[in-house]
Amino acid sequence: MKFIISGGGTGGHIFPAVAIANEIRRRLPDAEILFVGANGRMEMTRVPEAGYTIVGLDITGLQRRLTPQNLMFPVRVFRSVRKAGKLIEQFRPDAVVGVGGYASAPVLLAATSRGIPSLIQEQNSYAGLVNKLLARRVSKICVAYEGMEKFFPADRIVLTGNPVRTEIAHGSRAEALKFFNLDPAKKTLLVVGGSLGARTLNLATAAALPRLPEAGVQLLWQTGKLYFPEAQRQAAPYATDNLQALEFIRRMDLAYAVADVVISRAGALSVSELCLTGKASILVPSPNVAEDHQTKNALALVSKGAAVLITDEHAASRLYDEALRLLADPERQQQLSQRVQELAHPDATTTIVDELFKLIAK
Ligand SMILES: CC(=O)N[C@H]1[C@@H](OP(=O)(O)OP(=O)(O)OC[C@H]2O[C@@H](n3ccc(=O)[nH]c3=O)[C@H](O)[C@@H]2O)O[C@H](CO)[C@@H](O)[C@@H]1O
Repeated sequence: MKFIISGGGTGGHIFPAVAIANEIRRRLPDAEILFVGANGRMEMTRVPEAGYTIVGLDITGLQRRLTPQNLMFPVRVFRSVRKAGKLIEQFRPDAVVGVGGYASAPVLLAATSRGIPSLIQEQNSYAGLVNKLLARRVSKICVAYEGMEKFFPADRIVLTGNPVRTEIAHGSRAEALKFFNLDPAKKTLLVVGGSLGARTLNLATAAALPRLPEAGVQLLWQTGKLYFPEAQRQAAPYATDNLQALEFIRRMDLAYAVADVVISRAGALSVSELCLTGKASILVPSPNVAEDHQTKNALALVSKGAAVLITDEHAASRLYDEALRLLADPERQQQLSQRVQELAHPDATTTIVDELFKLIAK
């Protein structure tokens, strides 16, 4: 069997795609799986790291301002659709999966116009542009939130939850302590700003560094690429206190395993992973995303007493007071942990792959 999985741009699209690929491979070890992404984007390195081959298309988004890049946009779209068509004719997939992001558009267009079964996985409660445009052409749409009929034809929607890589919930604390060189006697705070890092979290964390050692707290601080050099300088004086700045965390399974409390943006996959790992968390939704969808992602937990919410605006003044309070309160951590686990969809990936295989069987 052969599958093409397309899309990417950020971790929130890439890692669900990897989770789906891993499940296909678990069931069919001989299956051929080809990823198609956008040249220059994160998938071009993260997908090979996960053990899969990826081909890049020269596709970008449309800029909101008038730029010379926009003039090239129709040409790029035309070339990408042509390249995607050629790939499909050479590779001859039995089914195609789109996870959102620019590269999934030409691939799904090319696949559906050739009658190849296709499935979309939408991570958010607010549908992405590519997925909205292609919804009428594909055979199945797997979603993580109720009420998605607003965006997609109701007869094609299946509520599955988001596919999370299985290893994420099985990290070992002992291995994590060694891997990150941490002190088993201290409490550990993990800060993750989504796959690209988050400026607000970085600024608040930098300001709070002097408060952590005296509270007996060690830190794994994922900063993203842009802020990393500055964060490294800021964290350097605290190296012996185990306050570490990290550009990107490859072993999120270990980071979650060792964390007592997580401060996180509320991207769809981060939220799904917090549910699955049962972590006590403080969510700071990004205000810079379509329709404020991260706040909706966060509220799905916060309204059930399963996470704490701090708005981006209040992060500078309140985030670390709240984090230190929570780190000092194991009972409250336990309560949040229990509640958040109830919101997990542990079968999401297997249900999505069941749906994919049903399409092929048809
Ligand atoms: C700014 C932006 O557009 N954010 C969107 C993006 O978020 P973003 O790309 O940040 O994605 P998510 O928060 O959904 O998921 C992040 C993923 O990256 C992984 N990870 C993260 C950091 C790290 O150092 N190592 C690592 O492996 C996490 O384990 C997780 O699997 O896609 C999400 C899913 O469509 C959306 O909900 C977000 O609103």
